[in-house]
Amino acid sequence: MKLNEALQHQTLIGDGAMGTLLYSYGIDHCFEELNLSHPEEVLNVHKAYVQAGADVIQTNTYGANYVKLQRYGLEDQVKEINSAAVKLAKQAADPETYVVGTLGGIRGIQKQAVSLDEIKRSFREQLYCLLFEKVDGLLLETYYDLDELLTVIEIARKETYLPIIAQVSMHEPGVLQDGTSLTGALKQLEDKGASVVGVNCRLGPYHMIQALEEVPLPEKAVLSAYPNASLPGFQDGRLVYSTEPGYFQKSAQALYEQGARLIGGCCGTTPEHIEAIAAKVKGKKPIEKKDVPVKQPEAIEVAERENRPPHLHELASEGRSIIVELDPPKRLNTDKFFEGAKALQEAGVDSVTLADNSLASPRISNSAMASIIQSKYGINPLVHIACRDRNLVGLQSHLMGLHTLGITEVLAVTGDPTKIGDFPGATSVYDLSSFDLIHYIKQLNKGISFSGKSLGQSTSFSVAAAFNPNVRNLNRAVKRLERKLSYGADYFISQPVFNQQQIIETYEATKHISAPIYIGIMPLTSLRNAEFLHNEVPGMSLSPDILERMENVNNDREKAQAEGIAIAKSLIDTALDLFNGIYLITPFLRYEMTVELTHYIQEKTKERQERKVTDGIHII
Ligand SMILES: Cc1cc2nc3c(=O)[nH]c(=O)nc-3n(C[C@H](O)[C@H](O)[C@H](O)COP(=O)(O)OP(=O)(O)OC[C@H]3O[C@@H](n4cnc5c(N)ncnc54)[C@H](O)[C@@H]3O)c2cc1C
Ligand code: MET
Ligand SMILES: [Zn+2]
Repeated sequence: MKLNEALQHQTLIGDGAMGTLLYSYGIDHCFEELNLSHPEEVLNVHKAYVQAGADVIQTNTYGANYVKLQRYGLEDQVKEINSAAVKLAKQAADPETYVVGTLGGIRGIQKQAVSLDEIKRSFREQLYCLLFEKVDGLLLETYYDLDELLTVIEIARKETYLPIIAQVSMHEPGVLQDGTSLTGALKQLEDKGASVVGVNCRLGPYHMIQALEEVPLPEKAVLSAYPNASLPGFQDGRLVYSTEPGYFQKSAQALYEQGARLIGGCCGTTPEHIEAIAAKVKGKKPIEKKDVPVKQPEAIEVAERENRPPHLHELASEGRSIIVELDPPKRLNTDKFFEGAKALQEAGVDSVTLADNSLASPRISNSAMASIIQSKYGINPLVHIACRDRNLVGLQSHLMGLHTLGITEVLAVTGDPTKIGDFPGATSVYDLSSFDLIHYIKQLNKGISFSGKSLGQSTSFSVAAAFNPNVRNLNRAVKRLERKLSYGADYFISQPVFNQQQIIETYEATKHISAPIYIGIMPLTSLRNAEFLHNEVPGMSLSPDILERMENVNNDREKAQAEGIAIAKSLIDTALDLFNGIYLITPFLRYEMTVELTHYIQEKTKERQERKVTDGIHII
């Protein structure tokens, strides 16, 4: 009987974990490579599961794809590893055992880390190897990213009529990380052509049963569940799972009652777990009717924005907008910073932006300073958020904190690496890149956490992204900008630009983009400052002409500052014709410089408006 047919009449038992079982024997490297170097170990695991009563066993190929094998330098052995895996599983199988070829998900929470194109290539290669060895079906498991799973099912369905078992993994019971409900996700998998749809890994039986309680029986496909043995514990530096086959057996009965027809185990499970569930549900006639309580989707409160200033992307879309960076101090004396913030507010800037430990050097927390200047001076602060210093937990918590403080303007950057900062030995976290951070902040705007859970309320962040025109290949930087836009960026803020021609080129290269760009202008303070920026700050370059002008006023602080302002003004003259948004960067808390430039921009803008009106009258 074919696998599909068998699933119409009876409950089948899947196998349990391969990876964690091998790990518990002390094996701690690429598990899939063992198909070649230690085939007997893999064979014994398969045999133990068959002996325990598994009807469906899976090849040891969870990570046997180009992308994952590359991490071990084994990417050229995809074919050998997969083909050996199928042979080993078949060798262990009884005549009535089904051997399914496993293809594991690649993406975790980061979408940006591996592109769908790379995933497609890698998946196809592994798929062909498994199909060539004549498996009885395919098991696509541990997919956190629904887009990824839908993409690969489409590929597999074009290549084979064999049963496809498609399983997602959830961080939170009942929802995927993008907030799609489990029911909605399984329906999409079914519609794409999966024969069995279900869940595996990450959660133990308790949460998996809870999640399946809300899932109706699929119309065409059947349900599967491969829970972990338990939630993982952490002991002596290792992940451990509870080993209570009796509890797992009881859970298998509950999964069966929720309509699962293929029940196996994922991480932490052993042949004892499989033996226990086989004793309870193997061969049982599947349930054909299931009542699912009608659940109203939780209403998400929309964040209140009454009496709030317009978002910066709105301002710059409509007309002139000036934002000024004033970075929190590196030392604890804050007087000058607050004086600067007050002066900038009085000068009429639309926002004061606060960097997040730029150049990877610690400063007073920008959210603390932003909150103070907001409440004390009525400033609309823009908080930069670097992915370098906070992991996923810290980032989400930070953003929830900013929302609670009423701070809605943020700039999402990957962040300068720690190697260049005060603590070269510190880790750069980079759980996310700026792309993913933009995406997840926009997810918070829908009231959904990074892991897909409802937050009960939506945030209302306006998300800026960084744009660096100071590169050799401007078109590549523009491509990055377009990708940031596709991840949800509302507008862009550029690195400071130091020559007029570059401002024009930047405009020409970006004029097709509808999102506003705030063009960066930073007044220079001295020759040393200019040389430092030119030679030491990644990506920044000053024109020879500007370096020469600063050299001419070297050793005179006043003159140098005046020359810095004059240079900035001439750059502003060019920028005003081409960009609505101007982003001034205050050097060394010398706010009098950016206040002066703010007034200059305001005057010039006014002159231009008046000229426009006059010109208009002439035309009429
Ligand atoms: C307006 C603005 C504000 C900033 N504020 C901060 C801050 O508060 N804190 C801080 O630490 N840093 C800050 N930075 C610096 C920023 O993190 C780095 O300049 C970074 O390299 C570019 O921005 P990103 O982080 O969005 O990088 P992303 O565009 O996300 O790029 C990530 C990495 O990819 C690489 N990369 C970037 N561009 C290219 C390219 N064209 N081709 C190939 N590879 C590329 C680089 O290695 C980069 O680090 C800011 C930059 C700007 C423009
Ligand atoms: C990381 S989920 C588990 C993958 C695979 N089925 C294994 O048990 O090794
Ligand atoms: Zn698992």
